[in-house]
Amino acid sequence: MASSKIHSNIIFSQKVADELEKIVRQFPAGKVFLLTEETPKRLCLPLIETVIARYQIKQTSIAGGETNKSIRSVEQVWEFLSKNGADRKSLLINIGGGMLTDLGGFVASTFKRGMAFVNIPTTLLAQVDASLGGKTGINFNGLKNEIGVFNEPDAVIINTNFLKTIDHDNFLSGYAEMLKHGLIKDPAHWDELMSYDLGDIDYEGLEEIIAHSVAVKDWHVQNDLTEKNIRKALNFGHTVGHAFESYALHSGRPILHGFAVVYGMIVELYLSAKRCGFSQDQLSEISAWLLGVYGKFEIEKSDYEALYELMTHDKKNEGSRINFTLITKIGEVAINEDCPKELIFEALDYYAKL
Ligand SMILES: NC(=O)c1ccc[n+]([C@@H]2O[C@H](COP(=O)([O-])OP(=O)(O)OC[C@H]3O[C@@H](n4cnc5c(N)ncnc54)[C@H](O)[C@@H]3O)[C@@H](O)[C@H]2O)c1
Ligand SMILES: O=C(O)C(=O)C[C@@H](O)[C@H](O)[C@H](O)COP(=O)(O)O
Ligand SMILES: [Zn+2]
Repeated sequence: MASSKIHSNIIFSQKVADELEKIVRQFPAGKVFLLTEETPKRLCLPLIETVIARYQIKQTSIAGGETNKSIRSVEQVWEFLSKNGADRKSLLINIGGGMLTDLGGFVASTFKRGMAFVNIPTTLLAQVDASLGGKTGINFNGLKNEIGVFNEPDAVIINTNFLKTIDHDNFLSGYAEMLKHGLIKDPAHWDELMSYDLGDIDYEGLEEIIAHSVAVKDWHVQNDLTEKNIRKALNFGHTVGHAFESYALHSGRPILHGFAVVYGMIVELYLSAKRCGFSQDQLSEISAWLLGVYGKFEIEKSDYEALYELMTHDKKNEGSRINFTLITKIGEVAINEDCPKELIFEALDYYAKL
């Protein structure tokens, strides 16, 4: 997959202020707003402070963390926009990680039925995945992304310099979605990720690898924005992963999204071996590699029913079928693979005993 195929509104630039200014200029004075959260406010806003000052951009900030990807935060931002005269010709700039860009995209898509928005992703996960492709939304009722809309950002500005301050676990969390991209579509990307030195991060070489990941994400979005078909590939690892993530959060031992996706991918690779001929040897090798890097979220048999119940809420399901995206071999997927409860429990057993 070549990075040249990436959609033209996804901009890679080390000069984020210049790129942002080109966009902001197109909006009426006083109609540009900015949303961020605590950490990117402190670490990333200084890079665009000239634009903020020159165009008198009004800003607001929400509390960070997955529990704040909530309707309460959305209300807070709607209120800010309403009080400050935002209208349909306005622009919202979302600057932060995936929590912030998911929520900010949803706010912009729903305020007065939709205003323009630009994402400036500041974590690896947001740069390779969350800020792109128009899945916006919030968590609700203990379920991931339960409320949301598909609506693509008007632009995404990716500056890899922001990544120098993210901690190692959050780096790994984003790396998990890159690994997913390699597994579903791009064996060469998978190979480059396998040989990348996670112990000594080369920030210079990162932009090229990120571009390969972005190309995989963008290809699926361009071909199937509303996830009727091939976009389901991007959800590999998430049927089980989201169940792990929600379960972990509500049992008081939260895990990062990418870690949950890794554990979900292991379970779903087991299903892939059972149902789609994925190589048993590769299943063992990849499971061991992933657990070596990501550690393990321990589960017991007594957790399976609760995890299964969470999987019944997955958005790919049809009727009573739990529909998985599985892998036939590295780079190829099979979508709409429904698996019975017994097989899902067998796959959870495989994971639990690793
Ligand atoms: N919409 C999509 O397609 C999509 C895809 C993947 C994940 N997601 C969602 O994205 C969210 C996870 O995103 P995330 O991993 O970016 O989480 P996050 O936004 O919570 O950011 C992770 C942490 O990094 C901090 N941070 C942000 N920028 C930083 C910087 N430059 N330096 C240091 N720290 C920084 C944040 O304050 C936070 O503590 C989840 O809610 C997940 O469901 C959405
Ligand atoms: O872009 C997509 O499509 C994805 O599924 C990407 C996922 O990495 C991401 O976590 C997404 O938010 C999951 O969406 P959901 O529809 O399962 O809530
Ligand atoms: Zn994800």
